[in-house]
Amino acid sequence: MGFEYLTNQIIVKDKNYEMPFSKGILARSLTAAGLKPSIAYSIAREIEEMLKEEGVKVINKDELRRRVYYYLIDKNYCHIAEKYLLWRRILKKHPIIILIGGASGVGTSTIAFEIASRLGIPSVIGTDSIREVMRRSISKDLVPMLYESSYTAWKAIRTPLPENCNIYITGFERHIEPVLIGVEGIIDRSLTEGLSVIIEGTHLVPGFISEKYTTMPNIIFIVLTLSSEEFHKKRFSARARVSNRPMERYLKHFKIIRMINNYIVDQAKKNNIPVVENVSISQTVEKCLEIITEKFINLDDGNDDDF
Ligand SMILES: Nc1ncnc2c1ncn2[C@@H]1O[C@H](COP(=O)(O)OP(=O)(O)OP(=O)(O)O)[C@@H](O)[C@H]1O
Ligand SMILES: O=C(O)[C@@H](CO)OP(=O)(O)O
Repeated sequence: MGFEYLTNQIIVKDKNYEMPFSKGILARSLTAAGLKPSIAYSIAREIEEMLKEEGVKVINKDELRRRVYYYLIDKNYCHIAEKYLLWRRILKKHPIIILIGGASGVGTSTIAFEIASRLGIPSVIGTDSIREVMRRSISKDLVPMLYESSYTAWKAIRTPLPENCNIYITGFERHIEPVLIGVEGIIDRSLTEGLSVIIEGTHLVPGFISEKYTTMPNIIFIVLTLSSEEFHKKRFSARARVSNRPMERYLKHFKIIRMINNYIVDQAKKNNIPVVENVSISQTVEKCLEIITEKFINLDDGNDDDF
């Protein structure tokens, strides 16, 4: 028995599943195309009302996309309509992989989830989770840095370093290397399965991920930063209010976290990876979506008949 027997809502059907029409889901994909959230939500509501007035009970996704597209054109949102369709086409035909790096606390997970929600990408993987898996497969004796945090990894260095070497950055580099093995494994798997994914976290550092991946047309890498130390500090207290991560730990190591932030930004500049200031969530997401759209526009074959 399908949903249509259980609810008076319109049912949206895809090849493999069906679900009740959601104004929220439609509104999010409209914001990805550049509409303000409040306008996106009213348009989603208008489209739902229009379909209900027409007596539509079930609609397949391609037809819904076509209806949304022409509704936007009708309302003079031609540019938004094109972008909306562009994203639907790209995600339908190509797995895309978005890598979002940045020092602890700059907001990689927050921004990754926002982007995923707007683009309808079902999977966000944090490098902290990948690190946890790698910890189960590599012994502490072999790579003690892996068992530390990014900003305490230097404590596990046992061999003497050259004189001018920055011990904090060396510790960080040794900490991220094994995690990147897991990251590359997830990228390979996503490409094989044809699934889009966003990977986020402090372990994604430009110059450390093999060029084989960073030069692929369907993989994009963005680095987030916070130039203001004051804002960065406040993020740890904001997070501590809603999670089990005590701000004291991060404030205690704040100088090293800032060093790591500057290092990641330098690496991004050296490797031509875009760097985005994460001051306001909405502006950061908009900027990231602009960068992502510009990169993936080339994947689109421009076949307008394809909804
Ligand atoms: N643009 C922003 N404006 C205000 N607060 C933000 C913004 N981005 C993130 N935050 C908040 O800052 C805190 C830290 O963000 P988040 O947990 O996403 O950082 P992170 O980079 O993933 O850190 P880590 O790598 O340590 O997990 C959270 O409380 C989050 O809600
Ligand atoms: O290593 C780090 O920088 C952070 C990243 O989230 O993890 P934790 O503080 O939990 O070790």
